[in-house]
Amino acid sequence: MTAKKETHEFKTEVQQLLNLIINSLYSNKDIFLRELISNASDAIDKLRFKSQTDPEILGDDTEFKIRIVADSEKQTLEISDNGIGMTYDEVMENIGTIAKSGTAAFLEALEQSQKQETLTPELIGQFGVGFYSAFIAADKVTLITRAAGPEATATQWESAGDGSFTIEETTKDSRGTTVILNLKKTEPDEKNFTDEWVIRNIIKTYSDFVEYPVLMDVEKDEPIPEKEQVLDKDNNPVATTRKVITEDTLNSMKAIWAKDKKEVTDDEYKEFYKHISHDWNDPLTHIHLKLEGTTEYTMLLYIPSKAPFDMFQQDRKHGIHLYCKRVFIMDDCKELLPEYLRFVKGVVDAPDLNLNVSREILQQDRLVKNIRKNLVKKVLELFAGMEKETYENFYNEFGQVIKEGAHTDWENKDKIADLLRYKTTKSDDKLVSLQDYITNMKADQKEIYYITGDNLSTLINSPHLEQLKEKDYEVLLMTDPVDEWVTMALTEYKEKKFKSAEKGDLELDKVDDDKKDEYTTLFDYIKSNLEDKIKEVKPSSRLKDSVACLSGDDYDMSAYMEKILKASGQQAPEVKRVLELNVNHPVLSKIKALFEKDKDSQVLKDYSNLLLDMAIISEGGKLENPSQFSKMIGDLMSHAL
Ligand SMILES: Nc1ncnc2c1ncn2[C@@H]1O[C@H](COP(=O)(O)OP(=O)(O)OP(=O)(O)O)[C@@H](O)[C@H]1O
Repeated sequence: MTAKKETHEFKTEVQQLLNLIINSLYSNKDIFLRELISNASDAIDKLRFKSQTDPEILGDDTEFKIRIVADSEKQTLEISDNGIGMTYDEVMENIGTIAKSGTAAFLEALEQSQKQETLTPELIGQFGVGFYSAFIAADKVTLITRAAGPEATATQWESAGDGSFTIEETTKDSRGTTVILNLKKTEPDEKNFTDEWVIRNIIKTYSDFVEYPVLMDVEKDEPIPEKEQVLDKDNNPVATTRKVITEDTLNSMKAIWAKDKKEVTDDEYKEFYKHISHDWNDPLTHIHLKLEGTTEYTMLLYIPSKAPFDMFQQDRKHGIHLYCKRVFIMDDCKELLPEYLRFVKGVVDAPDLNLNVSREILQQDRLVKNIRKNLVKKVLELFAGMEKETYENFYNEFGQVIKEGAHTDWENKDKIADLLRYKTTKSDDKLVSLQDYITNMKADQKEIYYITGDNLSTLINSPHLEQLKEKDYEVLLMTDPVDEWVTMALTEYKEKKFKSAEKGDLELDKVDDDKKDEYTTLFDYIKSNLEDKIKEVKPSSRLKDSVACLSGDDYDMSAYMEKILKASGQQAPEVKRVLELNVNHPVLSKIKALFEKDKDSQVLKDYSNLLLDMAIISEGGKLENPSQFSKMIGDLMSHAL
């Protein structure tokens, strides 16, 4: 810690983000106040949570509040709270130097979309710019903060948003944070953020339901009592009212989840969502229910319209805030919804919970387990009941996460299976449900066929599907890595088994036994040439036009799974695959003729390798020795031409 004033550079990503905010949100200025009030409210939430186990921490400052002071002459606006505050180190960590994890990736995505000219405030909103939004309205921001606790010292942070900030120790009488904005000059037709009615309006619109009073000193006309009135020469009062300064509460503080559904407007639902989620986009939909009976609770849950940028990051927060009789207990309540529903935001108010509940106790709590079970049920029902178009939008954003549930939530596996959608060989790029797939199955088709891989067009053209296409059987095209786990977990749907198009025996057309026998010695020979690379060479029942493909046994790992494990740096067990050859292809009968003429021909060895390479390429795999492959093709072409 240090007493002197230090100047630091903003982390590059933070400065980039700041410039982006200032440049793209100038027409959306009001939201800076919402963000700062949300931060103040979060800081009080945190303190309140801490005070449940450490009541001393509040001292005699027990009335939580947020205060706004506007000075129209100096053109400054102050937002103060008596929340948890920050230590010097926390200010260093939270503001300016360390960018949130994922910022760089997010900025890269933004830059990409900027190129496509689709940069919108909504896109930035997804990231949640929080504190930095102050610079939309201010050309200098000063933050003075003191952490809760008797020993704490105060810290002052200041910046003009131009690449650097100063930080120093200071003094502050009480705990909490004050943010002082030196407002930018406004044009005559622009809003002045020191104007009482401008502030009132913004707070009413965005922060009405904040649980703590947002207070401001306002000037009011008060009637002058008769005996205090000054009279003029005609005995008439000079004035009947006088200006007084009184403290006014600008928000209603009504917990909207506790209200009757009919009393809440659509806009109120939306604004509350934005307050708790820090997302600027409207939610896709919400569910507001009061459950009575043995497990009593109220829930107001929202489904975002866009996936958050950090959906797949380890340190992302969950979206549920837990309350007990409208008193905030905790945010980021992971215990109430499983991981695969981590994108759901909202509030759960459980009146029977113990207010002093800790996270550790929550995990064991029977009531919490019951609530969780109910929430999952309601949320899955909400998904299932969505209109087709809304559901497709939802699935495009969150389908990948929902799939995680197929192998983690055994209890709801069937319901999750109902929610899955896939493109297929027949769907023309549209998503199809498993139910639709089954309805459209051919009369003689017994199983649900699928193939996994990372590239849709490689999959759709895969040689593994030739016979299936010939039979006019539909095949699910699974291109998410998580689909590998889905297929492991879901072995069947509505009594129809899942069957990989690249594994096991497809049991379509049996290869003629005589023909099989004709090829046995040649196949043994090819196998001996490729001994260390494959486990078997066999006639294929999958292929129609292609010469070769690779397959696995029913319980072998798929090629895609092996690729995923390798890409994530994990040790994939070495699984040799089966080289399947099309005995009806003219190339094979020619190789066979050559083999019967001269078993020692060097070219037969080359052809064995070539057949394997062709099989690898056709499924989008990587050759071990691509230059040898192209040399062999070159030789073949020069002979053929
Ligand atoms: N009034 C405050 N009191 C205490 N800590 C604060 C306050 N304002 C900001 N902070 C701290 O600074 C951090 C960064 O704030 P910022 O508003 O940039 O992001 P955030 O609130 O974490 O998330 P979001 O970007 O979604 O708003 C907060 O997480 C909090 O720890």
